Amino acid sequence: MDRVPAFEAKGIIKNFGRIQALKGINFSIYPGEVVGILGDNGAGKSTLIKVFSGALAADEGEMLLEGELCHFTSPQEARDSGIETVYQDLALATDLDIESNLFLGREILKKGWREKFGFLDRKAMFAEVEELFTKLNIRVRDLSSNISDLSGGQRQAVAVARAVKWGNKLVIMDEPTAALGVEQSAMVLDLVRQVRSKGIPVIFISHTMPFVFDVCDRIVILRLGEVVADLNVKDTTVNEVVQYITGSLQSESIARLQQSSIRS
Ligand SMILES: Nc1ncnc2c1ncn2[C@@H]1O[C@H](COP(=O)(O)OP(=O)(O)OP(=O)(O)O)[C@@H](O)[C@H]1O
Repeated sequence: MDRVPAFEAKGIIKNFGRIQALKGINFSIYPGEVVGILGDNGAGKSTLIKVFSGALAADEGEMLLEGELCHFTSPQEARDSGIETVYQDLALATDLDIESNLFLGREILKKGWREKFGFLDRKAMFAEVEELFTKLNIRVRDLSSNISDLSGGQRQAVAVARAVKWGNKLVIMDEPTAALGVEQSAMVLDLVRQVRSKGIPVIFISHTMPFVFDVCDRIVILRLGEVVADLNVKDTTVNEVVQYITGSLQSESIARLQQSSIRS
């Protein structure tokens, strides 16, 4: 494949004391691709996305964004480079309203002399929230609500909407459908498809196999800190994926990985 990956990681190693959480991970994702990262508890998924999103520093390895080396010392630096992450705990300020959460740290200021004094242009921000929520088909009765007044699904939608708004290079979603009902999960999956249709790649971490098969183009499986399989969704089955996750297909996976690296 001679296209440049939107994002690439090479030889990522991360140890916590004696625990080797990541043992040299190679990963790439292309524009407009949704890649699921799967693995059992403790496989290294969260550690890997924390490295990708600047929340943790890798001990070794490098990352490239659109072919350029990148190095993040904080999540803010990753965000400034266009990598947005939806964390399991959502990381929303619950005592603030939707608009404040969407624009936290990126507020629109009033123009003219007021800009100097940091006056916020609430009208402009609210109008953007309205437009974004309409475009994304997110249903919230009162857009001026505080996060604490929203349901779990609506909070999830706000976190995803924020990532969609600002993530112009890569969106990472860690269990975005955890604890959601059927309808709300469908809304989140729809948002993932909308991000993909803009050509922005999405890393989708989930334990829910039907969602992974529904929305992902490719599945990367981690086991004990290593990539054990990299599969096109069209060419695999839930059964096969489960076997890789549990380790019963480990030796075959190595041959498969070698084949896929020859093909690319
Ligand atoms: N801060 C930490 N300190 C020590 N060990 C850690 C830390 N974070 C993760 N680990 C260890 O690193 C390994 C990978 O953990 P990680 O949380 O990345 O796995 P995971 O695949 O996300 O699991 P889960 O699905 O349970 O969230 C585990 O052995 C875990 O105990």
